[in-house]
Amino acid sequence: MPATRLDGKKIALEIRAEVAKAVEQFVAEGNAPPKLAAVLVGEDPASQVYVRNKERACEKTGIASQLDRLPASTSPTELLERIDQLNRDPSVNGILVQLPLPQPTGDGPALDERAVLDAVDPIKDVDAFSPINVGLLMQGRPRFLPCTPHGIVQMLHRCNIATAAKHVVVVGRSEIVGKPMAMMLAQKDGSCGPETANATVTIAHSRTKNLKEICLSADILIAAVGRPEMIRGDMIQPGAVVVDVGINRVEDRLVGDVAFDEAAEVASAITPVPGGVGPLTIAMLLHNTLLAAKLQAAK
Ligand SMILES: Nc1nc(=O)c2c([nH]1)NC[C@@H]1CN(c3ccc(C(=O)N[C@@H](CCC(=O)O)C(=O)O)cc3)C=[N+]21
Repeated sequence: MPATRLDGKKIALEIRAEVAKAVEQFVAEGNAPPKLAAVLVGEDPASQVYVRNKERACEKTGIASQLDRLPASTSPTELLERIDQLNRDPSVNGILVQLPLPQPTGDGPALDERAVLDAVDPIKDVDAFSPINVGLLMQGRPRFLPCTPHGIVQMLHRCNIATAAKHVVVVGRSEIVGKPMAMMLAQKDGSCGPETANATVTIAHSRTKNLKEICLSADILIAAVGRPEMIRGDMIQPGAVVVDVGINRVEDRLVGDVAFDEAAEVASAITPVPGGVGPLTIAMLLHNTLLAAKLQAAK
């Protein structure tokens, strides 16, 4: 029996409607609409598309947004200065510095991604990339949850896919997806999302020995390696749930980290690319922007 498609786009629209309603309520209580400031350095075409999509999503949710476009030649000092201004601007609730930052132009100094992310005020850190927010998550008392793993948690929950006592294999150990995803699913209680915890989690990656055997033991397989179609059908346990986080551009086509057609013959449920995890990431960014506004209003 072919796998059920987990429709991330549809779930994202549900979440966005919920956030829009909560924003309306927040404003009705006398608050200014939440505001997201996105910083885009350079002209990476994929980043331009993402940032535009985020702005459009904000607009439809009643969230204000502003976009700072800085040239690829921006110096580290200038960028840090700009972030500092946004940190101090009381009208800005959330700050997102679009990644990746561009390579240095000419012989100027490189922009240090870590230093830039560290500069964002943790209470405006809607990506949850700052060490404070990562630390709070590790300790099971998160403030902001990182958008992509949180979107996946929400999707599993809303599709009635329980994680308790399941073996989840996360392929990929990035700071943005793999690492926090693993922590969130292994949490003891519901601190990272409703009924989505208590999994037994294995983190695998490009240097894992016996990757195929480990993947075959997964009840839930989360692919976040950034290698097009690396997870093949013969690496999936029959009936497993497959979540594909990969967004790879191959000859003008978007493909995931999972070979979709092969995987869909074996899995019980699978996320498509596009229309799977990507839209959920944006929905959770909106959620975090409202949360940021609420935290700041309460201060
Ligand atoms: N500071 C920062 N935060 C991020 O969250 C961040 C980032 N930088 N840099 C880039 C990655 C990537 N990312 C995506 C979000 C949505 C889609 C998405 O909605 N994708 C659509 C397709 C979009 C298309 O056609 O290209 C889909 O999968 O259906 C994709 C990718 C957020 N990122």
